[in-house]
Amino acid sequence: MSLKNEYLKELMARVEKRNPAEPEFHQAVREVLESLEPVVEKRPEFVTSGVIESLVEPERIIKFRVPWVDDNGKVQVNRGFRVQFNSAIGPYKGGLRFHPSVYEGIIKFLGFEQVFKNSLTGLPIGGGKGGSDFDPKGKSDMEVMRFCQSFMTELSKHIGADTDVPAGDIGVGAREIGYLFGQYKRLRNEFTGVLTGKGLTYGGSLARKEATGYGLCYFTEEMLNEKGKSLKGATVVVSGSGNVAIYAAEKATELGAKVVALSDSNGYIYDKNGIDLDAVKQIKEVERKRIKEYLNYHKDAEYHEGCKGVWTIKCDVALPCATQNEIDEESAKILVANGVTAVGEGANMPSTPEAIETFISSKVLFGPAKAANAGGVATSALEMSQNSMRYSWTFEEVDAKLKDIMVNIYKNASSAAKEYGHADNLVYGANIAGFLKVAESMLAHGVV
Ligand SMILES: NC(=O)C1=CN([C@@H]2O[C@H](COP(=O)(O)OP(=O)(O)OC[C@H]3O[C@@H](n4cnc5c(N)ncnc54)[C@H](OP(=O)(O)O)[C@@H]3O)[C@@H](O)[C@H]2O)C=CC1
Ligand SMILES: O=C(O)CCC(=O)C(=O)O
Repeated sequence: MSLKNEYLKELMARVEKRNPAEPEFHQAVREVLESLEPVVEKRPEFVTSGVIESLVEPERIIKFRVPWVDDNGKVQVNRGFRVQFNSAIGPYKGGLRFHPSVYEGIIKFLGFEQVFKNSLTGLPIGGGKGGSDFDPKGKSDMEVMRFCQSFMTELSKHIGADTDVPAGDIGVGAREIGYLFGQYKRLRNEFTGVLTGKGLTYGGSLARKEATGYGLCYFTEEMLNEKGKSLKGATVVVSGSGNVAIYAAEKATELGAKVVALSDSNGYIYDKNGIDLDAVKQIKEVERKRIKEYLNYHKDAEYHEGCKGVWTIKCDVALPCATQNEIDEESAKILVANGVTAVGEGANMPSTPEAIETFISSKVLFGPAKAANAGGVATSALEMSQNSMRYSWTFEEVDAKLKDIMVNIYKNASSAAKEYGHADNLVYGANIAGFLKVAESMLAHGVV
């Protein structure tokens, strides 16, 4: 697909020129601008007011040096980022990613996606994202702690419970959030809900750990149910074996599906009997080892090197939960040829534009990331509410709210798609529904 509207086409060219060598950011912006074509026809004031032009420019980008000392006494220097993308509907909210591939373009694409996702949740949260090119893999707990303390020493100057509330993402889980929170509290001498995904003993919310994966399954189930289908009895392939993947696999199994595969960046496992999640949690959450260790628990399972091969496994439902652009056109075609009926994106932007086109033109039900994986950030917003109230809801209460939110996101995206002439295309629906709330707020605020 290419942009037809002259204004949007020119804006896209400007975004590419102003943000050179940031292909992931260009990809995320292009998809949203394409979805906005039917909106600007009906609502030209979003163009004349400069709202769309402002929306593609982050409000603020913070970039900083993160020096720390490794276990050998050697000084290491990483780079830290926080992109405060849009605060029209609430404080900046979004995760921190620690992965060697992180650079400004990755954080910008993630921050941009977060603006629309957070709007879709219906909760008052703006969009932001941050991270570092630090690789927690292979580092000792003490090295991770020293890195987190140095990272937070700078980040603490820019965040706050009513300003910007970071959380986890790739490479940032319970351990990292604990160290980051500890350092913030020490520097500022205040105990506030400045981060989410916190441990349950110090202000975390029940069900936040499970929320992205569970929410993905609630969304996918709703999308399937609308077409008379269900996860019950379905064969499911999940990529990744981190936070999102593990809890997506858990909820899909609870809903009656058989999850037969998981992966990591080295390779994938296939277990025709259904994945044993207790073994996976032990390997990944406790021992922090590679997914191939699964064979030590189940000798009859298979392990294959290379993560892309996971998409060659025949399945009814595919849940990509690892990273951006992990499903390309070739993998999408294989999934379609093998009879996939639904794809729910747990990771951020896991399908390339060509893969999305393949799914949509083949009438595969397609749940785009900013709608399908919004359960994590939605539950983070519920953690913020609980922190403000100095109160905690039960697991069941949070889970019920999460489910409601995911069903509503599906309904809103689906009805926006229909209203703007793209019925059943949830890419359009999610982008448009997410955009409208932010854009109306920006209009109301004037030129700021
Ligand atoms: N955590 C959350 O609440 C949310 C996360 N997301 C998105 O979900 C995805 C997964 O995040 P999360 O589960 O939290 O992260 P984790 O760090 O817990 O797990 C990431 C998983 O993806 C794999 N992976 C990461 N990078 C690559 C890569 N370049 N190629 C292949 N595999 C890779 C990892 O394998 P390995 O260990 O080998 O690196 C690991 O299995 C990300 O796209 C994230 O942005 C979206 C919404 C909320
Ligand atoms: O919980 C959060 O604030 C962030 C979740 C996140 O990073 C995401 O939705 O991609």
